[in-house]
Amino acid sequence: MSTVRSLSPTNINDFNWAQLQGQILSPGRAVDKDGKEITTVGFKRFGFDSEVPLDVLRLLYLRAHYVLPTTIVPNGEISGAAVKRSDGVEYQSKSIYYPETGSISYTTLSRFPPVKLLPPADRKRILVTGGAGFVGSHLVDRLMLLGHEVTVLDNFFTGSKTTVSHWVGHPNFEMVRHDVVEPFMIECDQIYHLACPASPPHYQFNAVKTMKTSFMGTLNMLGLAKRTKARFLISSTSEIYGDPEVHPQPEDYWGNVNPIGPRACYDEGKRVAETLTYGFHRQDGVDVRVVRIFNTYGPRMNPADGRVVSNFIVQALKGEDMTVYGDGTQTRSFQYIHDLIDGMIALMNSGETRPVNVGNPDEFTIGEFAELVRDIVEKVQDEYGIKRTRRVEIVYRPIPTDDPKQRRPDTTRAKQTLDWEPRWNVRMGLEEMVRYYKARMDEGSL
Ligand SMILES: O=c1ccn([C@@H]2O[C@H](COP(=O)(O)OP(=O)(O)O[C@H]3OC[C@@H](O)[C@H](O)[C@H]3O)[C@@H](O)[C@H]2O)c(=O)[nH]1
Repeated sequence: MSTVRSLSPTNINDFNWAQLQGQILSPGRAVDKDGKEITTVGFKRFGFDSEVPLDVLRLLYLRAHYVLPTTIVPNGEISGAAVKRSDGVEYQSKSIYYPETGSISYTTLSRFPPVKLLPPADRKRILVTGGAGFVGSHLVDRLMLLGHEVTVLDNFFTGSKTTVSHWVGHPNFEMVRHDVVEPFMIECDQIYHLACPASPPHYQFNAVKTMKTSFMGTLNMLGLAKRTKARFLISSTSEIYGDPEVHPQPEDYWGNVNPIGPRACYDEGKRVAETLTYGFHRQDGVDVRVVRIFNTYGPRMNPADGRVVSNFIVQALKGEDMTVYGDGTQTRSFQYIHDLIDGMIALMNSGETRPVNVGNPDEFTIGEFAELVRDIVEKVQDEYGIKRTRRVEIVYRPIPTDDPKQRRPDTTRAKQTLDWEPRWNVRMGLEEMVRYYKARMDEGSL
């Protein structure tokens, strides 16, 4: 009766998305900037192997979150019809959605995704603060699949438990509700310190708390790194360059930040966090890494977080007008989440202690970008045969105070010291993200 296929570690690489066409969503073939198919992300570098098949990662973020009650048969197995709605693998969630009441009955996964079996000497104990956030959850997926022991610390202010719920209960995984402004003790080998709201509306929501998180959170985690001798990586940001007068921005540019403007809580917060990091490095010999992350997008980005990529896609999918702030001539460069995770893991395991920009140098005006997103959303809607009543319009709204006029990373250092370059072109990444949001809309969770 049940046609649930089993997925063993030996056949995980053979998983065939083509069989799923029209069932959940087809993620499409991903090709890199040179037109070569992307089948894996990550790479072996600096003695650390971060490579995993792309399809395995996609199973984690593109999977359906539940099945419908009519598909459950008395013995608790899922019938063939349910398999059609699911991703067809044994570790698919069997949470059930009841459309009449709009409620969900949650369950854990029936089987965890296979993770690498590493010898104890290679298995690292890794702490990820902010591990339930957008970037954190993708990092956690990668580290878990690679076979490491991962502890997530999150206060769930902007992160969500659902981003990593597929790992809850796994013996290599632990999730702790904790705010990094309070000290935390754990034995670990590496700390990825990501905890901090990152979207402008979120970090401005409580400027004092953002400053406190940046300073005290980083102080606490550096103290932990000092005590445990763990290697410490902090996620800094392109925002430390402020409204830059040097373009593109290399790491040795000191920036142009308004210290009292509405963005200062984040910009100055991250600047002081970097200062603290190098203080501990020089005074106490803490082994530090600083990644300056440029605008990044991808599945699991909170659709309501107010950043431009999520806003534009959600607006276009819902048939609402797309809001460009200002005249749309300000520029940004957008990198796909998998490229960022590749860069962060490479940096953590490299010997580079100086700050490193990780971003995609392809630069767009926000006006151009709105048109690109609209085209991609229309393409995906056409594929699914969705009829539009009208073409969404691009409308203009006031520009936020201190909004940087231009931004593009100089990635020379990442290339030279990490042998890292972005692989995903913006079109490919956007298409995958549109499909992800569309699936969430179909589920009713967007
Ligand atoms: O609906 C929108 C949202 C945003 N925008 C504009 O799009 C541009 C990008 O805005 P976002 O909010 O996505 O991101 P910003 O570049 O302002 O800040 C980001 O910088 C780098 C990261 O560290 C952070 O994630 C975030 O602070 C801005 O010029 C903004 O004004 C719109 O035109 N319309």
